[in-house]
Amino acid sequence: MLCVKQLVESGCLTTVPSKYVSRRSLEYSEGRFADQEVVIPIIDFSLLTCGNAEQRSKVIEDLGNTCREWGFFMVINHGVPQKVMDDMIRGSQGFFDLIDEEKHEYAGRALFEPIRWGTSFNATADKAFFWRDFLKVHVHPHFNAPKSPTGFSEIIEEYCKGAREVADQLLRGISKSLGLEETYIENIMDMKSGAHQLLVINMYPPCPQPDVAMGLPPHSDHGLLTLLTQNELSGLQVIHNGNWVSVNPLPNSFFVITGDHMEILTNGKYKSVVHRALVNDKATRISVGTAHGPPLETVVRPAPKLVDYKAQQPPAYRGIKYKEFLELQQCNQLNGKSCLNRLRI
Ligand SMILES: O=C(O)CCC(=O)C(=O)O
Ligand SMILES: [Fe+2]
Repeated sequence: MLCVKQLVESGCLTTVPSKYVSRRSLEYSEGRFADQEVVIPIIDFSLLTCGNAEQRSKVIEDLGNTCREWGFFMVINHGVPQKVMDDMIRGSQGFFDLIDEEKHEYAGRALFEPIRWGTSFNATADKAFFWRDFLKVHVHPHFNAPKSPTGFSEIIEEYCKGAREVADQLLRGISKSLGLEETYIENIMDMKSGAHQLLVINMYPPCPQPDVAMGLPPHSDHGLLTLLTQNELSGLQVIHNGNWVSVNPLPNSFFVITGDHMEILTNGKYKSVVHRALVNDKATRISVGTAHGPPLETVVRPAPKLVDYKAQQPPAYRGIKYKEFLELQQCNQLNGKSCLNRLRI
């Protein structure tokens, strides 16, 4: 397998090889091309966890409005130390910089293998390759991490634990914002018995023709919430009101995206958000995401308390095991909300 990093380092590329030419960004939903300057909502996490009753209820209300109207937001004052965030980016760079023999141990692995290193999305099925290499690690409920570089495993453990705590509290706030008990989502999703957390590290090397290749095509994420952080380079765009919005996160913040399982669980009240990653010709971009979902065996369906036959809010999605949804996504093209669309009733 030739990863993008090797390709870029193997010679002086002036054009993108044809298998990386991707027009998918232009194919996806006509009219969604304007790149809008918008102010992205900010959630102050410290008010959610330590604020007084009034601050807490205000931030929960903001969280609800943000999930309903945007589906993405920045989280500040989240309690994960800046050093841990920085070390995670540095450690990720260190992993991709390892000699290939060390990474090959994780190459060509199947979806539920603990650690997978690869390129594109599904290099055996993708019509056009994406300009990204990845490392994916199942970090919870069973912790895994690559052996090298030295110290990376400890960094992953600390970072992912921090991200999990943030996600757990956000889910409690979201639960309340829906008029439910704080622990309703975690109970109904059986999160205590082993919430699933997947770490996805993306590396997008500099690309000689950033307009014709895609880092990641428009897609929505599986899971309830994705927490993202990145190095200093931007490239992430999200759809808001039919337009692409470029994301330039505040330093030391998490950028949070609601996933397909949030949309299923809330019976469409909070929708997952389509996003994509563009590439640049200047330098390597790295993003680190953690996808937070229920245990793999949990069947995710609209929460009974959010279904109301009398009020004409019948279940809008059929239930599916979290694990099966992941399989469905992996064996299809990454394409907008195509997997979720299959579950609509
Ligand atoms: O690179 C990014 O900022 C986004 C990555 C992403 O969407 C993903 O890993 O699912
Ligand atoms: Fe994503």
